[in-house]
Amino acid sequence: MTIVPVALGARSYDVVIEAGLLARAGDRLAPLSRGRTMAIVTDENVRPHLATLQAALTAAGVASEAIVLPPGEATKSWAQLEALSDRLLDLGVERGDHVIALGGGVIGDLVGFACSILKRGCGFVQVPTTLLAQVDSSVGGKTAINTRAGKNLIGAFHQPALVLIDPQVLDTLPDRQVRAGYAEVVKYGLIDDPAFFAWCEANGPALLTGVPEAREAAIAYSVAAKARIVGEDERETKGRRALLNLGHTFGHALEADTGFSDKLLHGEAVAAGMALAFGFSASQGLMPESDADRVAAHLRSVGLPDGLAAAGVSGDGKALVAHMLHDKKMDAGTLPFLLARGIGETFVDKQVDLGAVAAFLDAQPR
Ligand SMILES: NC(=O)c1ccc[n+]([C@@H]2O[C@H](COP(=O)([O-])OP(=O)(O)OC[C@H]3O[C@@H](n4cnc5c(N)ncnc54)[C@H](O)[C@@H]3O)[C@@H](O)[C@H]2O)c1
Ligand SMILES: O=C(O)C(=O)C[C@@H](O)[C@H](O)[C@H](O)COP(=O)(O)O
Ligand SMILES: [Zn+2]
Repeated sequence: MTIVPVALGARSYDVVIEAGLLARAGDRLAPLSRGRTMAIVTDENVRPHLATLQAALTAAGVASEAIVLPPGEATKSWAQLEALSDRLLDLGVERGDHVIALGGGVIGDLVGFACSILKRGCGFVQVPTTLLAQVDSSVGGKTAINTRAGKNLIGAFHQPALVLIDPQVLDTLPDRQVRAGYAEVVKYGLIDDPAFFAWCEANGPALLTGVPEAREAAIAYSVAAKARIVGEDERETKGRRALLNLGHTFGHALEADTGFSDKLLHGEAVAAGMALAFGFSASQGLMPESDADRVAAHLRSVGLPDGLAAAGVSGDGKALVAHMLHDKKMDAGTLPFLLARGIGETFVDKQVDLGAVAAFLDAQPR
């Protein structure tokens, strides 16, 4: 078992990582139940794991009620937020209760946001069931829904009280979803740890085929990296947490272009976005082309998109930059960009010329 503390003063919590944890989760959740029924929110595809969690709660003497939502990015919507809030109110959830988010990043982001506003804020627990959610979205307290203007535009910082990660639940996750989550693993190496990127090059294929040692090492490393950065800059005001957005300014624009649909998953968009961020950095003379090529080659080698063509994007540079203007990093009309001086040397550049970004995108193969 690995326990990673997320140090945020009064909002501190633990991330517990252990194979088989779901079936033993009752003992860790019982103290948060206060002897009351716990609401579990999940999606249709996670039903087998819902059964395991409910059995674990029952064994620990905790009653539970499940709310099962449709799967997919479209669930991060106003409509689903309203419906979920009403269901939680009908169940009588109080401020002191803890709602359990059992699922991927979609469930975690939606439930976390609902809990941030329910009765002006109730507790919640993250039980992530995708690789992406285990290595990234369940930790750090960013919660949100999408709107017609773009990705995650209505949301809140709301930290969970506990995160329970059982890597074994990934055994049922489709390969494409595992790959998409892996993009966010690679991100930690590209941000500030070239040795971890080299580890990914050597161990990524094993991780993706479900070798437990590789999977668990990647989860523990990623959670520790994210906890460290979030602990330094919880609300993304000091320039540090913005590094976790590597590939996301491009990536969110690609997701918008493809309609937030299954055509391009978030992790796939982030993979293409990181390749573009490195490609753009090289085009600006910030690093040798060989570093950008190495990043693209690794993503390609594991079946992730390495640019616009592989991501199936149709919009031109101007249209993609228009999507970027909704980025939450916008500051007094300028868009801070995550660029790199090499692998593991990501930094925030506040002077990027968006015309140059559009021209770079137009020059990419389609
Ligand atoms: N809050 C954050 O810090 C943060 C970080 C990264 C991504 N995100 C958000 O997370 C979302 C993407 O999350 P995701 O990639 O987990 O997608 P997801 O939640 O849509 O899950 C992917 C698919 O896997 C299914 N699924 C989940 N667990 C399963 C399991 N164990 N077995 C079989 N199927 C399973 C789901 O039903 C869904 O169809 C995006 O909306 C993204 O913006 C948030
Ligand atoms: O936790 C963070 O901070 C991140 O940026 C993690 C990202 O992987 C995640 O996709 C996040 O939701 C993007 O944040 P946003 O502020 O650009 O919506
Ligand atoms: Zn992301």
